[in-house]
Amino acid sequence: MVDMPYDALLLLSFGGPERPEDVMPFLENVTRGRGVPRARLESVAEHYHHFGGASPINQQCRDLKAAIEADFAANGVDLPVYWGNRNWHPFLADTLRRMKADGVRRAAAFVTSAYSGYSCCRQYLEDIDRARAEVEDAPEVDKLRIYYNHPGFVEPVIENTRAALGRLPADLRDDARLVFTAHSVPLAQPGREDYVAELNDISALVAETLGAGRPWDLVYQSRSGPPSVPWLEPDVLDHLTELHGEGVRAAVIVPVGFVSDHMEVKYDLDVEAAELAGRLGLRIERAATPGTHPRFVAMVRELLLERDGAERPALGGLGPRPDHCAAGHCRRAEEAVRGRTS
Ligand SMILES: CC1=C(CCC(=O)O)c2cc3nc(cc4[nH]c(cc5[nH]c(cc1n2)c(C)c5CCC(=O)O)c(CCC(=O)O)c4C)C(CCC(=O)O)=C3C
Ligand SMILES: [Fe+2]
Repeated sequence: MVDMPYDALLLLSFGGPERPEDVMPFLENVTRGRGVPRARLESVAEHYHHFGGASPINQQCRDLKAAIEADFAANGVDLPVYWGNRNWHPFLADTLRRMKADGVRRAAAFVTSAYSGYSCCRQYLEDIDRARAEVEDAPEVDKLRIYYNHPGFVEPVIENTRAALGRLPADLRDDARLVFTAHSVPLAQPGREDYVAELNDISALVAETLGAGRPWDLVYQSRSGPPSVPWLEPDVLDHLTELHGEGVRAAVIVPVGFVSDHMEVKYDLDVEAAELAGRLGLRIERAATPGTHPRFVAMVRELLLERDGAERPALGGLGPRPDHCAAGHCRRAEEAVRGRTS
């Protein structure tokens, strides 16, 4: 039996609507105080309506929670697992209330986002602070470290990329370009340099593992915000057009910036990018994200055991990230938050 300073694991995620009437209220929660134009909201609402008004992300969280519970049970970790979201039911504050009622005093939080930076890390810490402030005598919540370079994340990405390459016709496979994608963020977003450095670190590692010398690119997707604000580029759609213009005949798209096949993957890549590639005559395959891959699920337990002194593995060149965000990488977010009005 493992002896841990925690009495629960909290799975903390983004949240998504599951019925058409919830799409707009959800989008308003996501974008409140963030200056996203109405027209952008309306077009993103259409992405959700394309799939019947339901985001896949909540079911993916239920599946991950069940997989973590099974992994804990099989490995002698006797902790309950709870699930709460930033933007939709089950909201984090409601989950904390339930945890408190169940007698939980101190939980470790696993966030469904693998990288540093404001959107990926700091914003979840703010969510925790805000939700705890809503609940009297709320349980303590410690966010587990950033895991983009943990073998439990990297290995499924490599395996899934290899599988996608294998789905290409044999005569296109050797020359296929690897196109790694991540959610774009504003250039001015705190922690953006770390986010980009980490994305480059893992993309280089995955490309190298799949064959030294294979060309690869890191590009961005799902840009939001007003057009006047600069965001990370190039955009995946522009990039595919350019590759085609250079004579590239096939590409594997690797959504390395995401943990599960949620809406940004299912719509922005599987609908939008696939449709563009079809029009261009560029052959593409999309690699699956880690999702509930057993290696990824085991990683959650391993991150938890690190808090009990277990080793802290990291692949690539940047080393394991510290346990506490405040120790460095997106500290400047605090200034940005103070300057915001929401
Ligand atoms: C870095 C990053 C990740 C990866 C890390 C992580 O996974 O957390 C991510 C994930 C996700 N983003 C998601 C959905 C949305 N993101 C939006 C808007 C924005 N994302 C941003 C960044 C990121 N987002 C930013 C800087 C904005 C602008 C507004 C703001 O500054 O906050 C909007 C508003 C409409 C629009 O797209 O404009 C929506 C609906 C979903 C759920 C998908 C589903 O439902 O399946 C997920 C997992
Ligand atoms: Fe987003």
